[in-house]
Amino acid sequence: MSNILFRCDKLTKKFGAVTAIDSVSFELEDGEIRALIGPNGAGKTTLFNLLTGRLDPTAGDVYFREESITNLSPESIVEKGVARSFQITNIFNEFEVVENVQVSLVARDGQGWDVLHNMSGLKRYHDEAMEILERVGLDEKYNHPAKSLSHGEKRALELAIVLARDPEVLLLDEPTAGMSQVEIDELLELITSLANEFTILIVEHNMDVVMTVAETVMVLHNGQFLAEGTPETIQRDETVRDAYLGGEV
Ligand SMILES: Nc1ncnc2c1ncn2[C@@H]1O[C@H](COP(=O)(O)OP(=O)(O)OP(=O)(O)O)[C@@H](O)[C@H]1O
Repeated sequence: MSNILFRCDKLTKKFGAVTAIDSVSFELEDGEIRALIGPNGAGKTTLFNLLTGRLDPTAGDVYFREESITNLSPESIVEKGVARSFQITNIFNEFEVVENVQVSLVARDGQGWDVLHNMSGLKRYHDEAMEILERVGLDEKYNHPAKSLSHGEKRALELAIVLARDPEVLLLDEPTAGMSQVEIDELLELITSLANEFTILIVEHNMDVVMTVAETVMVLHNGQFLAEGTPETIQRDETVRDAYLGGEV
């Protein structure tokens, strides 16, 4: 069996006159930890949206395990094993921490979710949800309302929600945005612990984070594929430096 997890073939997305993704082709192999970087407006979020079905491409195709997922719905793509973090926008703030994970487990099992009728149905997912919370270091706060968590803890809860969907690949969209250095260090430890088990594609602006977690780095610029290589190679790459204002990479 091929060990290629994602394959994009001349993927293109236009928004009117703007070509946000311009004929991008790449492959992501099983078990890789790859960072996707690029200056503001390079097309990183658009590419994530194309990989996860939130946007349909103008042209080109996306394959997951060599099966076309072009134009599939986001939920169908999650069911295939592609999970994406959304910068804590998919947390139910009024729910307890553990309930957030339970809801995700209900969705994994393809059961309808209706807050009014299914609250008691969540209980049978309690133990499994607690195991996931332990992995992300939130088990002691299981019965706290999600809204009481710190920003870093919310990002960890979001990862727990994603893990509950039993994914093969994690797409992490700027996971360290807005975090303190202490929170970043904790999250890095968590991501590193997940790296043995999952393929990870991470959009990240913080180059220290990229250097710490990524095995390979892929650079987008003006919607085009600019470079790919080890973090060290990318840091030395003149075209990459030029693409960033002030050569900050
Ligand atoms: N829904 C949209 N409608 C019109 N233009 C869009 C839309 N989404 C993105 N764009 C444009 O596509 C280009 C790529 O945007 P995108 O958000 O993917 O970049 P990015 O690399 O994620 O940027 P950032 O690092 O600032 O988040 C930009 O020029 C942006 O203005």
